[in-house]
Amino acid sequence: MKTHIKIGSRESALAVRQAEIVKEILEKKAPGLTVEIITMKTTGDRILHKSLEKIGGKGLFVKELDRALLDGTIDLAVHSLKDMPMEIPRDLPVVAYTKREDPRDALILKAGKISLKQGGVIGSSSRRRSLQAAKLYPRCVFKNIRGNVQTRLFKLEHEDYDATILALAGLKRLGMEGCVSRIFSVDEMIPSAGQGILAVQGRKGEKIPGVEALDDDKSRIAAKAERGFVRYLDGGCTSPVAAYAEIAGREVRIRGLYYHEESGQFTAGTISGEAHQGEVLAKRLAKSLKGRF
Ligand SMILES: NCc1[nH]cc(CCC(=O)O)c1CC(=O)O
Repeated sequence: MKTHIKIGSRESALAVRQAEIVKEILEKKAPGLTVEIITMKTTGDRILHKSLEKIGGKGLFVKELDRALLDGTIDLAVHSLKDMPMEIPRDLPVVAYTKREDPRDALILKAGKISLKQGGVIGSSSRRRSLQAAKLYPRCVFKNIRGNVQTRLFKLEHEDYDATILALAGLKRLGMEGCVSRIFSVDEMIPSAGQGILAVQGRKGEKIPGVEALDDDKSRIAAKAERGFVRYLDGGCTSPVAAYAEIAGREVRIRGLYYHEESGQFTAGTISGEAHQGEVLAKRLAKSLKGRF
């Protein structure tokens, strides 16, 4: 077995921090193993001026890392699960779903701004967030904002925005949760499928020491259920669907959000049952939400 491995990551501070988290666990659980982090720019990181949906979606953040795994430049790739496309190459499976960081979304107000009650401009490129936040802040307007966490926080202070919404998981990993003004409950704002979970991708059939220790049962069940919900509804394209699965003992409770393009309305619901049935339950929920229109 290998005693030195390379982890591939995107270049953003958050991506690198996430790769470091995986490196720390591997080195702790597999004594003697050394881990190196190799960063690379993906097409999605390069093209910032266009909407993701127009340039080809989530695949743009993983293509380069997939290639590096295939040609042996790296041995593992670390991704935010929520950024991974629905279709993952057969020979590059997810070998571990890490223990979930806080899955909730958070509001960050521009310095000096006290409230959004009287209105304001919320920077978000996520229709999932905008739709749900519009119910909470009916007087606000939404404006696209793109870039990594740091870029967005910079734009918040220097451009025409009063607030932005980010995943608490990313802010916590970066030690930046101090900027948060409000944390939305998972009912107020259903998180994106996979939010807070890291997906560790490897080569099929290859064993890397320590990887089993990275895998978390609850995260794996949640990942399957949440992604099952999304896959049933739109195959992971651009619709603002959202799903969050909470596991307690043998039970799973899944919240889902479905957006109906024609009417511009969304609806949310929950389903509970046995955790090992998560994916089936998620699809049942998806079907019933869709049936409401
Ligand atoms: N699309 C960027 C992205 N991908 C994953 C996270 C947060 C970390 C996570 O979900 O584990 C973020 C930042 C954000 O949405 O605020």
